[in-house]
Amino acid sequence: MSVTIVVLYHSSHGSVAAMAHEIAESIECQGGNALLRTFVAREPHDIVISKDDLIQCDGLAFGTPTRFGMMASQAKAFWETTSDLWLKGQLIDKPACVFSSSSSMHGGNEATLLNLSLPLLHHGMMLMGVPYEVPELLATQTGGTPYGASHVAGAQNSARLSKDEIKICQSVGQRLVKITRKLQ
Ligand SMILES: Cc1cc2nc3c(=O)[nH]c(=O)nc-3n(C[C@H](O)[C@H](O)[C@H](O)COP(=O)(O)O)c2cc1C
Repeated sequence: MSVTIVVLYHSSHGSVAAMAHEIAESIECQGGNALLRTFVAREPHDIVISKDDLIQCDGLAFGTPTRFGMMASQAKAFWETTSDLWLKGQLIDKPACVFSSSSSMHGGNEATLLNLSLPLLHHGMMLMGVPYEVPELLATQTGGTPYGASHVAGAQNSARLSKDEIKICQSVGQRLVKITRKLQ
């Protein structure tokens, strides 16, 4: 069964974009259709999210950098335009997950994952974390949490995604497709 998952993200230095691409690739590997979307056009290939994208998708992965322990303002500004969708309940029961990148290990990425979850819960989406059956969740020395995939980019934003962080991103994409199919 064909499922369409929107992978919606903001990224200034490339870390969250790299996570979004890992998640999108794993969705496609499972036979799903991944739509990469951003909040603002920063790169020539960026496609900016529309409310129709959200209404028509079967599931959502949503990520931004950690900004003082919260989501990036670009994402907050977008969600504040979605009251009409909320009034009509147009996102209710769609499965969703969140992901984030931070400079430092304990710099608030878990708080940001919870913060990213809030608008999705208000919209009635079905929030998915990362279960501990994903072995990399226990093994990781950097990012990866039960609340969602994460990455620790370092003070200069120079750290690439670790093998464990990549596996956790991939598990998120795979599980989104699996659960979305079950719900259809
Ligand atoms: C305004 C601002 C606030 C930030 N706040 C935090 C923070 O609270 N904790 C942290 O570890 N990193 C913080 N950072 C660093 C970003 O989270 C980090 O650069 C992130 O990995 C960038 O993701 P990107 O490469 O996708 O842009 C902040 C950066 C900016 C610009």
